[in-house]
Amino acid sequence: MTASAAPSTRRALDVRNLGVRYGEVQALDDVSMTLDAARICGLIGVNGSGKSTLFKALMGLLVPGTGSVELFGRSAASARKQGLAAYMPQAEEVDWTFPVSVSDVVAMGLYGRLGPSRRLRAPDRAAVEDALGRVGLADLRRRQIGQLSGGQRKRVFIARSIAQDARLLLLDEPFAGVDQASERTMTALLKTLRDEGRSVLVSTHDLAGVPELCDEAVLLHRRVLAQGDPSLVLTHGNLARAFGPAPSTTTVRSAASAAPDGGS
Ligand SMILES: Nc1ncnc2c1ncn2[C@@H]1O[C@H](COP(=O)(O)OP(=O)(O)OP(=O)(O)O)[C@@H](O)[C@H]1O
Repeated sequence: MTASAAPSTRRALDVRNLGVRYGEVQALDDVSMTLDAARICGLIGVNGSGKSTLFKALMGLLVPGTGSVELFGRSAASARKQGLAAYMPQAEEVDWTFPVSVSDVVAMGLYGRLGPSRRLRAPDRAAVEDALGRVGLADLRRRQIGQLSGGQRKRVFIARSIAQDARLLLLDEPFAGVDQASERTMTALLKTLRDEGRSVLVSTHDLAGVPELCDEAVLLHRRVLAQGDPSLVLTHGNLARAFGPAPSTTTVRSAASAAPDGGS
């Protein structure tokens, strides 16, 4: 499969001075970041630091108060319409009781290019099958989406983005509620997709997994506190600024001790 409109720039993402408010709440303030094609970026921050808000702004699902968002040199809305970006929301935001099968959900990635009838032709069905095979869900293709495990549900969304041939995957907490074996499988898959030229922005609370998965990281706390190589971002100093002065979780300690400053 090839994207219906091949992106013309190596820059997948260009966010400039983005500000988003919900009434009195300033969720994002002067956020600027970039992501090049064929890179995986980890988005790190405490609950409420603005990660989901950033994803929604990148998908054009909310209108920023200030600043701008470009995906492959296009507006967020235009990139979404062209199928350049695919979004996996947090699991709580999805209605898993909806009466659709696994392969129906994966086929939704093709809707943008199918026209109003949404009738799948042979190549479209092949794209769906290929995507299901790549995430190891071919045997479950007819199952109702709510009858999958947490990890399988995440893989369905990744399959949908593969069928769509999205060039940028926006994944909000794909490892939440996923066991270590599934996380390893998904990490390997995301790196393969990266090696094919796709970009991935992935929010995660598994800080210890960031150096293995991510080429770069952004530490968010309404503003960008740090961005760059994970080993330079996940220092004790930066993590204390993002998570508070006495981070006590194992994941925070292990991520920081993996940093070259020894977490100092
Ligand atoms: N629809 C909304 N209306 C009002 N405030 C909101 C809304 N959505 C988010 N917020 C607020 O905006 C801020 C950022 O929320 P957001 O969901 O983007 O954070 P997050 O980093 O994704 O958090 P989590 O890790 O818990 O998912 C928080 O203070 C949150 O309470």
